[in-house]
Amino acid sequence: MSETAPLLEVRGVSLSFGGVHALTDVSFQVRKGEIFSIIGPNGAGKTSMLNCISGRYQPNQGSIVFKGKELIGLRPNDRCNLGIGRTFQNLALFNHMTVLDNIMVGRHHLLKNNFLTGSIYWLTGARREELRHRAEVEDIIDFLEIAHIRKSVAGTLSYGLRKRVELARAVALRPDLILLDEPMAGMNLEEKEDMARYIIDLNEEWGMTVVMIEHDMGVVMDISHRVMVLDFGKKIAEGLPDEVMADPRVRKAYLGEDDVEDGREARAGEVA
Ligand SMILES: Nc1ncnc2c1ncn2[C@@H]1O[C@H](COP(=O)(O)OP(=O)(O)OP(=O)(O)O)[C@@H](O)[C@H]1O
Repeated sequence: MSETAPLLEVRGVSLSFGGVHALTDVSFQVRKGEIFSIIGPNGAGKTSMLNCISGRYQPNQGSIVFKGKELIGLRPNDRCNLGIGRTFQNLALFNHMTVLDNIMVGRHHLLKNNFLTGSIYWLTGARREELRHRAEVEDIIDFLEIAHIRKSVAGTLSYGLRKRVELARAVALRPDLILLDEPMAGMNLEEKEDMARYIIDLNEEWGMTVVMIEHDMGVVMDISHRVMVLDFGKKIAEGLPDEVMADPRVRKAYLGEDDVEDGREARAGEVA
C-alpha cells in the first residue's frame, strides 16, 4: 500500500435483503489515523455497512479494499487477522465469563500456541507467550480503567461497564482499524464522556483508525475528523462535521426541513 492510499476503500457497495435495499452504491474512503463517523436515521444502512466491512454480510455488488487487499470473499476471521476489530450494537460478550477471560478471548487469534502444543507448555515458548499476552491485556485493562472489575463475571456488570469491556476485547486484537457500532448507546453523560476520551486516546496514542456509528450528534461533532451520512441506504453527504451538519439534505433527513432554523438543534443530543 502506498503512503497516500486510503487504509479502507469502499467502492460501489450494494446490499439487499429480498426487496429491501439496505445499501445502494455506497462509496467512501477512510485514511489512516482518522476517526470517521457514519451517521443517519434509523434503518439507513449504517450497521449493514459495518457488517460488510467486518465480513458478517457479503454485499451483492462492490469492492472493499483494506491495506490494499480486497476483503470481499474473506471470512470475518481472516479480516480480523488482517487487523480489523469491532464492537457490536447489541453487546456480544460471554456473559458467564470474567472480564479478564473475555478480553483474553480477544487475543486468541494472536496466540501461536494452542491446545495442541499445550502439552509441552513448559518446554516451549508457550508459557512466555502467555505471560506476554497477559501483560498486554493488563495494559488494556489499565487504559480502560477496568482493573477493579477484572475478576467480575461480565453478565453481572452495568451496561456502561459491559460496553467498556467489549471495547477492551476489540482493542485486545490490536487492530489497525476498529469498527464501533454505537459505542455510547444507553450510557449516561459521564459514561459517554469517558468513552469519547477512550476513543480519542485509542486514535491518538494507540494509532488506531476508527470507523464509528453514533447517534449522539454532540459526540460525533466533537470527536470525528470526517462524517458520512446515509439515508435509505444511500450516501447523501460526506465531509467535515460542520459542513455535513450544515448540509440541507442532512437536516432534512434527520429533522424535516421545516423544523430546522440553524444547525445547533442537531448538536443538542440524540436526533435519531
Ligand atoms: N439481516 C437482515 N435481514 C433483513 N433485513 C435486514 C437485515 N439487516 C438489516 N436489514 C434491513 O436493512 C435496512 C438497514 O438496516 P441497518 O440495521 O443497517 O440500519 P441502521 O442505519 O444501522 O439502523 P439503526 O440506526 O436503527 O441501527 C433496514 O431496513 C433493515 O431492516
